[in-house]
Amino acid sequence: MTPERRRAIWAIYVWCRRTDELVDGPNASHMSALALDRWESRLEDAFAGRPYDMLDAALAHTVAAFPVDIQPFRDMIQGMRLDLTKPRYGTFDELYLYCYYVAGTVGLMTVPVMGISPDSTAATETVYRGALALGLANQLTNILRDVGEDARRGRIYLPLDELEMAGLSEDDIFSGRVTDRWRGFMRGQITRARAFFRQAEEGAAELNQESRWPVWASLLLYRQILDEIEANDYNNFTKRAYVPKAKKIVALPKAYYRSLMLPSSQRHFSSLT
Ligand SMILES: CC(C)=CCC/C(C)=C/CC/C(C)=C/CC/C(C)=C/[C@@H]1[C@@H](COP(=O)(O)OP(=O)(O)O)[C@]1(C)CC/C=C(\C)CC/C=C(\C)CCC=C(C)C
Ligand SMILES: Nc1ncnc2c1ncn2[C@@H]1O[C@H](COP(=O)(O)OP(=O)(O)OP(=O)(O)O)[C@@H](O)[C@H]1O
Ligand SMILES: [Mn+2]
Repeated sequence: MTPERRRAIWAIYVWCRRTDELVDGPNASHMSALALDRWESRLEDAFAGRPYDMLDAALAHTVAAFPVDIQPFRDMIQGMRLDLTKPRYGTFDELYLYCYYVAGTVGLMTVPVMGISPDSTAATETVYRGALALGLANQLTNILRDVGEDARRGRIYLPLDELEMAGLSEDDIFSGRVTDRWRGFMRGQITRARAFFRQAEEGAAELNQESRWPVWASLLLYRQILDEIEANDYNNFTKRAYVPKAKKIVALPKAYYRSLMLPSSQRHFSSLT
């Protein structure tokens, strides 16, 4: 990316990371709804050009330099509120909303920084839909990778109705045995995550040339975690799926190659792979 964009993405990343640390970090047990409310008014101040510390100042600078909207930032804080209060998701609709709050929002925050290609003929909406899809796909992948880890914290980020349809109960998650029912359930969840990655590709192709490589890289790298879950025979209870360094390195030139391609040939490429 250009140095200006790189710094702006960094400032947004830091804000997201700090927001996540509020509910996941070492002080998480002292977190309350009140503290999240305070974090939100601090966000409003940063957007109004009144940063509270240096890291907020980087965000204030970013939102002054790029047409970034505050709403996805508010929504991410809302996702953290859910994390404090909601331990179960009854349906995929409920889970989708959570994934929008904590991850789809990242796509909406970053598109105004990365910019849309001047050669793009796609509707702006297509680009945002793709950005949203990349956030959702990443979060769904994160959830599928961490089923065991989350269960040990008493949390299940899987649609309970779909578990039930697969003949699985909450206890099956807590006991963590890889059965054929579990494999079948996981296959369906992985297929859905891949569909969101596929939709993200359509948006990524429309971004500014200078911004495409990092986005393609993050897409290709994170999506491979799904392949690794399969390679682990769906044991995401006691094994953490990860992409080995050699595979990561191989993905970078692939991402670069795809970042050079025009949207029309992207579609052709997608239909071949
Ligand atoms: C058109 C098009 C395709 C544009 C690209 C849009 C784009 C760059 C989308 C990026 C989406 C993205 C990186 C989403 C992150 C999803 C994620 C994993 C969120 C995590 C939430 C909390 O989950 P959980 O608590 O279950 O996870 P942990 O156990 O804590 O890991 C997050 C941790 C929320 C906070 C999110 C971040 C820290 C990531 C922010 C990243 C950026 C701002 C950089 C994005 C830029 C590029 C170039 C990839
Ligand atoms: N918008 C931003 N996003 C992220 N980090 C930033 C941002 N603005 C500044 N920084 C960080 O603060 C440091 C000091 O900022 P400053 O604007 O003085 O830039 P600099 O590195 O001195 O470069 P230059 O003088 O060319 O602007 C930067 O090096 C960078 O690490
Ligand atoms: Mn987290």
